[in-house]
Amino acid sequence: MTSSVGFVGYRGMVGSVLMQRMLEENDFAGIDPVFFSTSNPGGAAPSFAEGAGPLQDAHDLDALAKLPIIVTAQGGDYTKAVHGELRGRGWDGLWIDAASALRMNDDSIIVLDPVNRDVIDRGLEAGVKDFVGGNCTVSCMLMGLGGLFRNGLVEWATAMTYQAASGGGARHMRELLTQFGDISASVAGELADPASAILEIDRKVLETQRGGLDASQFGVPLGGSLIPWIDADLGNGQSKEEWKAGVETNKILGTTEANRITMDGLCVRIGAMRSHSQALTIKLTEDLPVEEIERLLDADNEWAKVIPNAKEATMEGLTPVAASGSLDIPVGRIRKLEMGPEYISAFTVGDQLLWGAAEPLRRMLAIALGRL
Ligand SMILES: NC(=O)C1=CN([C@@H]2O[C@H](COP(=O)(O)OP(=O)(O)OC[C@H]3O[C@@H](n4cnc5c(N)ncnc54)[C@H](OP(=O)(O)O)[C@@H]3O)[C@@H](O)[C@H]2O)C=CC1
Ligand SMILES: N[C@@H](CC(=O)OP(=O)(O)O)C(=O)O
Repeated sequence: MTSSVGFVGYRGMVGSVLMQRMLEENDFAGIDPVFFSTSNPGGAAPSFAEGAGPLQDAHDLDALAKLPIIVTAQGGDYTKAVHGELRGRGWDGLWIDAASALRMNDDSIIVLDPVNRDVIDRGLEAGVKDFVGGNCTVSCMLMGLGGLFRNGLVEWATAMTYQAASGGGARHMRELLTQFGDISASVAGELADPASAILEIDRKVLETQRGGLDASQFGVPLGGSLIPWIDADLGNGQSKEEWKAGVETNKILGTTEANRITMDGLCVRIGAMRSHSQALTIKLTEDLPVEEIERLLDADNEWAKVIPNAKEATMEGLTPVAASGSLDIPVGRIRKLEMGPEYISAFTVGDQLLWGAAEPLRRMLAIALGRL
């Protein structure tokens, strides 16, 4: 049987990765896709979707309400503008969303099925209709460290993140690359001369960073620097990105107040392209041997890949360059810390456009259609 599915935001960065993954997995077979646009209703459907009709107006509630399932990667403003009105009219289809707007609502589920398939299945049975992808950092962290979190082995954890430019959006990635280019160009002559003084190069680079770069997206230069604040200022010293780590981790895992995992940290933007990294300190609930920890992590899901805690393997396999474009989530640097036998370190990296954004949505659609 063919199911009609509406896609909003299919041409954005997250939406494009979603479309790419759906094509790779032949997910459009048996789907009658309806594509929506906020900017070009009436335009041609994407070329990969043979036979799909023209683009529909993404704000046309009548057109949206005809569909049993809507998948959106259009953004939180769109969700806020449309979702409530659609539900207010009595639409009871499934809403699958990349944006954070509905994530913490009591009647929504954060989807990350290798970690919380039980929560998703119970939700579907109970009639939950809103399924939202998690924050990219949280989803990548739980994919890598699910073997500890899902087995009740984490008393508390702190994540210090190294988040890629893609988390800000496509324009942020372009800005980063432009900055790198402009910085390099500002010292091109000196770089070409092996005898030039490095401190003079450094001085000129700093001068460019402080006054000669377009930083309109990030606000301050990211190329050759970092920004230790991501998302809104909650006014209590915590950034919204840091707050999400605690609330979303617990919501995804379905913990109760009694077994809630304390999770907090610092979120930092760095000059990587599309993979988020994070260094974790974890207090375990018991003293487990490192080999057992590694076994649990590797066995938890088919994408978590333990990298041996050795220099060569780490440099080869535990970087944004190694992880980008892959569904694998490498996790390494696992060792006992000086603080005591229950304290471990771990480092994980994940492509934030795949497990951090598009893949959980793609899989949720497959679950809703009974294919996964
Ligand atoms: N970026 C990220 O890392 C993550 C983002 N998300 C969420 O996903 C949502 C979308 O993010 P993202 O994909 O980065 O947003 P984009 O800005 O890439 O795309 C959003 C929309 O912008 C419109 N648009 C305007 N100009 C262009 C253009 N030149 N190329 C492509 N699209 C264009 C499109 O709408 P139209 O076709 O209607 O014109 C598109 O659907 C956000 O809510 C975000 O919170 C979630 C997890 C991670
Ligand atoms: N805030 C994330 C990206 C993102 O879209 O997160 P969320 O889906 O929670 O809004 C980042 O900047 O890296």
